[in-house]
Amino acid sequence: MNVYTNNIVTAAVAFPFIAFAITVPYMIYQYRKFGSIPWLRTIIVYSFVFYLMCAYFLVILPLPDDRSAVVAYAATPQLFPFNFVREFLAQTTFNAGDPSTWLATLRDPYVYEAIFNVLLLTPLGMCLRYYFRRTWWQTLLIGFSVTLFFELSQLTGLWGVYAHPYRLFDVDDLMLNTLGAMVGFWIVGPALRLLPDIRLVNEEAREAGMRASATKRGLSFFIDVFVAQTLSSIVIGGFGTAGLESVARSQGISWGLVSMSVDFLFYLLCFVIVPVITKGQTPGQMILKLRIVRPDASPARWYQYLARYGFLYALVLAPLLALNGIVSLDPSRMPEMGMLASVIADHRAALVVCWIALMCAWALSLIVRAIRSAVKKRPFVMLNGILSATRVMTDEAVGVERDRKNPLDVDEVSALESLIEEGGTPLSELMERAGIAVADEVRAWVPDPAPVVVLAGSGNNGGDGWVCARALAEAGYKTTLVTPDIAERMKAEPARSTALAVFSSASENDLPLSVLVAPDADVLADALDDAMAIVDAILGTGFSGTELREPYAGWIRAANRRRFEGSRGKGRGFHRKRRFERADHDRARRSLPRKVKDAPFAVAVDVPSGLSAQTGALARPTFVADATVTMLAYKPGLVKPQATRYTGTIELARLVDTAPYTARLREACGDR
Ligand SMILES: NC(=O)C1=CN([C@@H]2O[C@H](COP(=O)(O)OP(=O)(O)OC[C@H]3O[C@@H](n4cnc5c(N)ncnc54)[C@H](OP(=O)(O)O)[C@@H]3O)[C@@H](O)[C@H]2O)[C@H](O)CC1
Ligand SMILES: [K+]
Repeated sequence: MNVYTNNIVTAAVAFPFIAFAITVPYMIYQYRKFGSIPWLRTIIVYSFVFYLMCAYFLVILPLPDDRSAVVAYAATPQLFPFNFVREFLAQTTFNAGDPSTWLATLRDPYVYEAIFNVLLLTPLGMCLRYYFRRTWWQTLLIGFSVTLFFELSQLTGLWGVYAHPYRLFDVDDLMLNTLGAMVGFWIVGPALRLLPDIRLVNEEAREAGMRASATKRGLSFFIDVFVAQTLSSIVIGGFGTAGLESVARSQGISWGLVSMSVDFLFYLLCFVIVPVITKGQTPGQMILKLRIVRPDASPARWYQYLARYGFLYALVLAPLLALNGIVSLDPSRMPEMGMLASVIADHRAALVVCWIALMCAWALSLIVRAIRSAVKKRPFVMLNGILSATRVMTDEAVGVERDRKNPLDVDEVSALESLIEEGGTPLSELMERAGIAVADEVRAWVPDPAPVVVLAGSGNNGGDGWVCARALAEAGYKTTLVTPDIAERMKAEPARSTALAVFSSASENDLPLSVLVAPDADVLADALDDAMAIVDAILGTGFSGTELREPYAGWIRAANRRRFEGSRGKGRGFHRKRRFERADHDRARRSLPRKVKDAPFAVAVDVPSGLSAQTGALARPTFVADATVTMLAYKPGLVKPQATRYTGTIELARLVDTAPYTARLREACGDR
């Protein structure tokens, strides 16, 4: 065991740093993708890299000094399965009826090495199930491959670095390590209920990326001050070298005043002039993709930038200047200074106490506001932000806010589609892009091919669903498309032609796409039970009325049940019926119940079916989505307060550059 302990100590010193170095590119990738670093994922990836390094080194160390050394015990591979059991039985003093022999058994090398070999790959199995979401047979295969790699490293003398094997290739290790991976897989099963759902971490990171956190704002401010101060120091230094200091002094101009003016100009440049040019970004904010805007995300005016940073300057600097004035008042010059100075001089101690009390109150109010904003998950607004009526938002949040503020009515969207078609982009092409945008959203949530159910209606919303199903099947996802009727009988165009094209492409290319035409409730529930994602392409902007007709109502209920009550699994019969009648999500209530842990990810196409895209009115039932990919523009119904619970996060898929068409449309309708 001593060798192992030494190895652990070596690894413990060097590996944390190496593992961190390997994790850094992953952190950069996460920041670029989400605008924030999901810490849970980073910690898991870091621990995983660290663990794999330790495990591999435990297997290949200790390295012999002599590269051509022949290590006798490792020369012949041990190919007899369960040899450790045979050896243990041959040597043991173990007696099940005598507890005094039990502890000694644990100290038997054949026993503790076997336990160690199982434990070695247990974390791998846990990680494969929890983080990489592998199935049991994939874990078995990966566990076995990793073990084989370990054993072959030993058999080949570290891939030829040593002339002879220096550690024993043992078939028992192969079995026990693989068993360890499976033990990890099994023990993580019950823990999955308690552990945070790793799939949601991405979404949290994306949400965090949308927020202009205090860290990002602080960092951007630090960069700006650094830039302004560096530039100003260079210029002042340059002036000094050019001999301007002595010139200024000879003219009776204070050099301190010159330096302060140069500082001021560079601060003005960074905090006001650059934002005016960049429409709201200081240099630091450009790097961190932040922007100064009005509270409603509309562009701020030049005087607001000036006010924002002027107030900040005053709020930070004025108290310091005041304190300096109080403390450094020169009593010898009192007669020239008048009333105020003598009052200050008489009450200097009291004024300093007042100053400290004021600063403490200010700091306290900052802390209280920071805690309140953290608890309420609202952005922290500084006093200078309130006074200048400006906020700092991420570029992405500004874009989303502006899109939300300018929704298009359903009939305007139809008019927009016609304009786009006249502009040369056929509707079938829009449908193609819409379907692919939805498939991309599914793939962002479920990155590895997994079973997906696409519920497709008979209108053009359904057409988007057909394209999405084809795109997912092309990417290897086992896709089941549910439709009320065969493609030939669809009425809407371009949905019908699109569905027919998808159908023939699927059979020509042998895609993993199966089509269920008007399935009965059990067949549909079976498909939903297996699904890792559900796409709602039932109804979009064409939905009208307050009730949903069958079969759509039944489909939506089944999908919501799967996500809020779980798969039917083993609970068939009475138990299943009782659970399925409860249908908690179907009742009108202010908040939805929690999803089950293995709930498939749900995406709505354009708008969740049952939610009126125009008014936001909710039909019963309404599809509950984790994300909605809405096409061309936000619709008014999506931004109504009651809609959020059903839409989840909203992604706008523009499909084309809509700006010129929207401008023409707004011209035609009269600006709103
Ligand atoms: N137009 C385009 O080229 C593009 C459209 N996109 C997508 O299309 C939808 C809008 O498609 P549309 O065909 O206009 O309408 P829907 O698919 O949303 O719905 C039409 C079907 O809905 C049925 N319906 C209406 N109300 C109910 C109800 N209460 N219960 C059940 N069924 C209902 C209706 O049936 P009818 O029997 O009344 O005819 C229709 O079958 C849009 O949302 C986009 O997703 C593309 O994105 C871009 C190209
Ligand atoms: K939909």
